[in-house]
Amino acid sequence: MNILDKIIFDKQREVVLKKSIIPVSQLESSVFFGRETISLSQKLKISSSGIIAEHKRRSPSKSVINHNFTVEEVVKGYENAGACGISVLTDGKYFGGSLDDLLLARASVNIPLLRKEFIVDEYQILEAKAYGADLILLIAAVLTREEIKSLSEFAKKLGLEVLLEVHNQEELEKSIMPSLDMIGVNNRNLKTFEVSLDFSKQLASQIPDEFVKVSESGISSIEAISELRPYGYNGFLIGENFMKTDNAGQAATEFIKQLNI
Ligand SMILES: O=C(O)c1ccccc1NCC(=O)[C@H](O)[C@H](O)COP(=O)(O)O
Repeated sequence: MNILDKIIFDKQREVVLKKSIIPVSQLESSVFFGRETISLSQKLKISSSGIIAEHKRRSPSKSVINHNFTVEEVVKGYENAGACGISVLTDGKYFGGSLDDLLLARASVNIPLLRKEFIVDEYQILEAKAYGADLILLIAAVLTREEIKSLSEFAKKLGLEVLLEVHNQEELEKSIMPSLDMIGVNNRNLKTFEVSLDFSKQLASQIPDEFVKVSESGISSIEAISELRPYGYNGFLIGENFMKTDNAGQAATEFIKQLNI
């Protein structure tokens, strides 16, 4: 089993357990359930920076990144820095995140929030809405075309945008459908952890123009953004590069300031 298989195996069991503890009716009674969501794709289309900054305490590829900040400090820092949106990892076992992180982030900022999760079931999309997300991630590597269709349509009915993540041509070809808003190319192979911006460069021309293009992972310099923009990318998802510093918000501020010059 590779790491992605392990994560999905654990996630499926976690969802079964959570469903037995918290009924859908309880999620639907959350104060955030009826909240009008904010569009990340629209913000990315007009933004000069396109940064989606991530709250990420640890990861399978890097182990501990940073446990020293509160989620509020990080997300407020990102919002003040001018990030277009914030990705909040909610997986506990592998990333040290939680749905409470998402809730605290929602209570702290007014920019789009991505529930960064390994989504395998509609129940997790209901959770995303109940805990204040504006969009969800679907990972093509772990879903069939039919699952991507039904999960993305379900998310859209709840007013959530959908970022579909791919890593190669096969995943992209099976996934293209109208119920997606953004297509993200992950520069990290989630099975081997190899990271290269070439994955974004190679797939860009095959992503239809109606989808906002996002490049994800392994981005740590202004030069990387300058290299990716000509390929049509409007969004850049950055986690570790900010989170590994003593002040994630300050690191994002300095990064975004250089992009806006
Ligand atoms: O980051 C990992 O090690 C990882 C391993 C297995 C599955 C997913 C993983 N990361 C999720 C992400 O997509 C990244 O957190 C995100 O794109 C930001 O990447 P980075 O800027 O390199 O922290």
